[in-house]
Amino acid sequence: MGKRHHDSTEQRPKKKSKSEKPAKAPKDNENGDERSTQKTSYSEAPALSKLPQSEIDTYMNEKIIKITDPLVDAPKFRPLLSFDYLPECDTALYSQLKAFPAPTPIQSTTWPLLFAGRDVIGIAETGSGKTLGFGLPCLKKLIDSKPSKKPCHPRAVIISPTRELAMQIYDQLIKYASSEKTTVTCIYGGVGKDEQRYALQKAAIVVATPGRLKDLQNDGSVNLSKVNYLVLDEADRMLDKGFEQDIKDIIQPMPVSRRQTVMFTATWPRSIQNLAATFMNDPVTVTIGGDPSADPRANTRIKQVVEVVDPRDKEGRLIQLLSRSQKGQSPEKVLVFCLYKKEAMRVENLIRNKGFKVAGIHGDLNQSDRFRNLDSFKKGTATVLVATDVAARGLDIPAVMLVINVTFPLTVEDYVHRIGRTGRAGAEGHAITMFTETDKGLSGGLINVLKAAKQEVPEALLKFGTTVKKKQHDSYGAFYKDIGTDKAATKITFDD
Ligand SMILES: Nc1ncnc2c1ncn2[C@@H]1O[C@H](COP(=O)(O)OP(=O)(O)OP(=O)(O)O)[C@@H](O)[C@H]1O
Repeated sequence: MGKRHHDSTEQRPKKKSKSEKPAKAPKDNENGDERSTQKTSYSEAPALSKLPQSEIDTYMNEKIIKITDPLVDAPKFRPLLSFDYLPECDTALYSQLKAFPAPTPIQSTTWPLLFAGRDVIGIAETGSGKTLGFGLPCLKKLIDSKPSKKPCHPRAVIISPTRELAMQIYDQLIKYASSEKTTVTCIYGGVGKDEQRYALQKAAIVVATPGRLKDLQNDGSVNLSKVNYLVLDEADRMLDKGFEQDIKDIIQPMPVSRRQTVMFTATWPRSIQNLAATFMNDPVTVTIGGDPSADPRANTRIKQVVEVVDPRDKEGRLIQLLSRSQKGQSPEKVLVFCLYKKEAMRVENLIRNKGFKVAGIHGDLNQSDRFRNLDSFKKGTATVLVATDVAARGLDIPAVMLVINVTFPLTVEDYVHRIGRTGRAGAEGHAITMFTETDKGLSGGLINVLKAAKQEVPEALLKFGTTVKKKQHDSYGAFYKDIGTDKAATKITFDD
């Protein structure tokens, strides 16, 4: 797979001119583009430089931070241990940060690199502030550069695998984007195009799902040739087979020499690492919490319980768990994951018939229902949300106390993302997973995730075997592929 991906390297021109080659030691502004200027634009705050090295070392060790830079042996920049060490910025960009005590480790370590214009792969647990990790440098870069005078020529593109996640990223960014240079718009499928076309005329930053962005690019509503900051959020998913070609098509007009490419995720399977490298220019890899090429890592503040069950007992057990969590004046927010759309509908009806306040989200709903149902769960009008893997990644829903997996996902990576909807931003969380004999091919991977997070491994799960299959499933990751039927997982649709 790696070789094939290497061969199919995207946007690099057939004949590389000198300035277009990925430079080992980038020269200052040699081809007059934004990227070169940005490379040298970060200088460390004097107060940060004065800190004793021991303080930096302690931080790096405690947070288990690993930085791999192909251009230098030792990390070049100190992590921003406090917001006070952020580089100067002449707008109110940083004012919203007051809500937080300090940068999270993924923010503190990737920000200097991103301010300096480097390509970065950032890998950190679910709920650890990755959105602001790539978002703040994006905004700063635009504030520091000349605005684009041409209409429909955005400067930054952030690509996300689902519409809800795109919207969430947009919502976060607009809180910080007070400058005219940082107008943001959100582009996704399932809704009309006209408003999106209009917004694209002035947008400096486009947050988008791939399908709709490609559509609007193809019909000339947006021209991406001026984009110099590209983010693939949930990068392993964006580089998965289902999206790979769309991404290649979208970024075709943005030469790798001119754009800064940023990939963030909580899981970084080996299978896509070579492919990722072909999209980037000497990327620095920053990992928080352990080796990225090992098994996927769950957030360690989530208590994970795996129950090996007979498939026929699942629904009874689900209702039992919900009865416990939904009793009293303030029922807990519970996210229930199913694998199939039909299964999700059935389970939602079952829960509703038992009298619980439930909403659903899956690919068969129209977009306004998807947004409305998610919103009612966020607000607590519905305290149970039944979802397919369309809600597995990225969604930051306040106070989800419990995740219940009624059917195990197609990959262990998806499992890590699903349970990551709880225990966010330093909170504790709880996940209960029903595992059946049908899922036994994934027992080895799951056992490793449990062990790495120091969770109990039930005997019944161990009996299914500890071998980790190299390739877990053909359709790696079900989350953007909303699966149609429980019999044959063949009808696959994509968020656009
Ligand atoms: N420095 C910070 N300190 C505390 N909380 C923060 C900080 N930065 C961001 N947050 C909050 O942490 C929560 C999780 O952030 P975010 O959604 O960016 O996580 P993530 O790492 O992208 O998660 P996922 O892997 O699930 O996509 C958000 O509510 C966000 O506002």
